Amino acid sequence: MVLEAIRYHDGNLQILNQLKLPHQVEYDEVRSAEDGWHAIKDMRTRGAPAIAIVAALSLAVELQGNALSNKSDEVLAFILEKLDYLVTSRPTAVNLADAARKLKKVVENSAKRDGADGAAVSKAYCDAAAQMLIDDVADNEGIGKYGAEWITKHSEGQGVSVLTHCNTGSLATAGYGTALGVIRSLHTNGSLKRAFCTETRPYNQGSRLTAFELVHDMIPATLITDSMASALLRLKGPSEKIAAIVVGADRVAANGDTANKIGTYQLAITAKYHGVKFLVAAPRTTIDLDTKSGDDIVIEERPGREVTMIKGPRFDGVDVDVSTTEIVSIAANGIDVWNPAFDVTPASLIDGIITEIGVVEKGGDGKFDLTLAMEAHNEGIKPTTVGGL
Ligand SMILES: CSC[C@@H](O)[C@@H](O)C(=O)COP(=O)(O)O
Repeated sequence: MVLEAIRYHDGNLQILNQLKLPHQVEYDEVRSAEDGWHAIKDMRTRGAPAIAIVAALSLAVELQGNALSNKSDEVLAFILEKLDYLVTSRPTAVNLADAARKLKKVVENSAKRDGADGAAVSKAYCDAAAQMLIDDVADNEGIGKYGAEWITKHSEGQGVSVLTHCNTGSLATAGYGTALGVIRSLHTNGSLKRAFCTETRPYNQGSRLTAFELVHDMIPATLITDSMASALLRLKGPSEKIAAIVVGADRVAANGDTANKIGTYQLAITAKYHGVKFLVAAPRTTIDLDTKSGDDIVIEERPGREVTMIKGPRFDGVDVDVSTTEIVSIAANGIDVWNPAFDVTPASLIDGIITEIGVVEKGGDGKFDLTLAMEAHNEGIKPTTVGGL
């Protein structure tokens, strides 16, 4: 069985409810933009690319399931308003804003065509939204290929072990994954000794989701708590010696500063200290040239209860009872909590940004130049026609 976070067929959208993983595999139907907004806000679906695609498709199913005006300008106004609403669901990942901007352009162009009616504008929207699901998988396969090649080239000996953070796999994307796509590609090539994943407090995307994907795909893998990363980087055993830390991204600013899951920054610092390569894997939909540096990125803050409480099925010391769900307090009542969902890793700590057209490295001035990658992106050039940067 292939893990699918998003199922979209014939105007029907189902999302894998990631709040129930790893213990229950349950799909929720999304029937409208409002359903999509709540699924994203509640984190039943999450991960920068998946958020964008679910938002786009949630409006597509609403358009297909309801009677629409036959006037193109009315359907256009409806779509533009819903896209603005969807973008408010989560602020840090840029993929959603990028998708909304592109979809707006599609429907604006469609409405301008001679004889365009409401149905034509709606169809243009739905076709473009469905294409995003397809393109994301192709992009991720490109990221996997280039990332695996880069890591292999920069490592000694046969086979590598890598550490990753949060969840960037099939569950966070349309399929295959970004950083986890690189791990998948290394594994497929026979070049992976072992993947290590952090549990990724406070929301445990690592222990609940990445570990689930790694076990599901039978990739040799070990779970660590976030606080074990530096100790791991000191190990030099044949499987434990870490060749690279590979993470995903929610927004890469023009200078390469990268917002990603909270805890990424401290991993980059420890990588630099230990002389371990630190790589960001992201499709170009995550690169935002309009954001000049990490200082301009809005960091989402989430409820304190995500830090003070933990949810899961009852464990009696031997078995997990998946029919139960308990919420357990793990902090002193009354304590104040700070819960930023993301942090910003400065470009100076990043060795390469793995995109679907190749790995962007720093130039002689020690800075990333992401404009070349983005020029090709804006011209709509497909990964297969560009090759490595
Ligand atoms: C390919 S997913 C990249 C990032 O979105 C991922 O690393 C991450 O930070 C996800 O955060 P989440 O809060 O689970 O949506």
